[in-house]
Amino acid sequence: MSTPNFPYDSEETETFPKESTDKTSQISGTGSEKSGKTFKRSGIPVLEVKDLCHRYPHLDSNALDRINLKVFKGERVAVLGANGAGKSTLFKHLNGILRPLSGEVLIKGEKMTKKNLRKCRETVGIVFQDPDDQVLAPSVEEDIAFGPINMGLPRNEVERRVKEALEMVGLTGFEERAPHHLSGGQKKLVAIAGILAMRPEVIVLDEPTAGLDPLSSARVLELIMKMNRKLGITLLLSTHDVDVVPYFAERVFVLHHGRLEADGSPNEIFSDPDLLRKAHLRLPRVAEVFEMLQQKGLNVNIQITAEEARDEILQLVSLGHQKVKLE
Ligand SMILES: Nc1ncnc2c1ncn2[C@@H]1O[C@H](COP(=O)(O)OP(=O)(O)OP(=O)(O)O)[C@@H](O)[C@H]1O
Repeated sequence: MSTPNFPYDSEETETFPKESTDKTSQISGTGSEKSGKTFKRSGIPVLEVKDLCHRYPHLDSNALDRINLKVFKGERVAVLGANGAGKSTLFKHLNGILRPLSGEVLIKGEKMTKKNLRKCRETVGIVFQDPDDQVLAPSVEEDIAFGPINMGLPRNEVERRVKEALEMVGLTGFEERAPHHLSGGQKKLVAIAGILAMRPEVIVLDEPTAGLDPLSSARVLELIMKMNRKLGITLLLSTHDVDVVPYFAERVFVLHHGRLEADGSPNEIFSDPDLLRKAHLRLPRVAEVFEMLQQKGLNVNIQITAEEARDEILQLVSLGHQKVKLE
């Protein structure tokens, strides 16, 4: 089901003041410079996190440590980080599943509190990493209807939303199917449909392609892009798959040991090997090839997508061709 009923203040967190040791290196983050696209990063952010700290009970260090970030309407943001970096913990705060130890989360400028939690959750939907944590109803239809029913929508509107959401994810005809008889990829799509049916302005997706084969993974990513482009939904997605990031994201947050280490465009992030090494991340495969060519002494620029790589190689080949002709 799409809106698990987690009480905002159910997680026990002791308060303990902590001196600032924040070394966040904020890369300027002006969007995808290479594509020449400029992003509207003014006005009230749809999501804002201020000095957010989280500590799980019985642990002696913070899972999130003074996180500050802003996300603006319509952005597509990838959150990168190694295992245990704090990605899921951060996402749970954005949907009010966890309560901050200190700091705050603001949705469209309004601080998330117990009082406005329902409204915040209608604005920010979350798709969990494991669809079995989310898709719980006996049928696909009932599962997708759960959120809209909880929102108090009339029956005909609920039916309309279920139909639309199923169409959007390409699962029309699956209404009566039992979720536990679906494949992992199909379950993931049902989880996304359940969130879509609530028409949130922001969707956070925790490793949406984890465990999926290449085709299902591409399908999910295509759907996510469609949600952004056609419906204007702001997206935050966590992933370990750095290869997909340049295709999906206009902006990247790098988390490491609960800290926001960087905030920049994919080109900015992937041109900082020290940052990637520190965060236990790697370059996209395409970029690794260019790095190897550079190490061989070739004068090439590191490219991060297949299209950019093709253009760079063609340029290289044509230069070589001219050189041959000149000789
Ligand atoms: N319920 C919990 N209780 C105690 N510690 C937890 C809990 N959930 C996460 N942690 C710890 O908090 C830290 C951050 O975990 P989190 O799941 O947010 O990382 P992540 O970046 O999402 O990792 P992954 O990529 O492996 O999913 C880790 O050290 C983890 O062990």
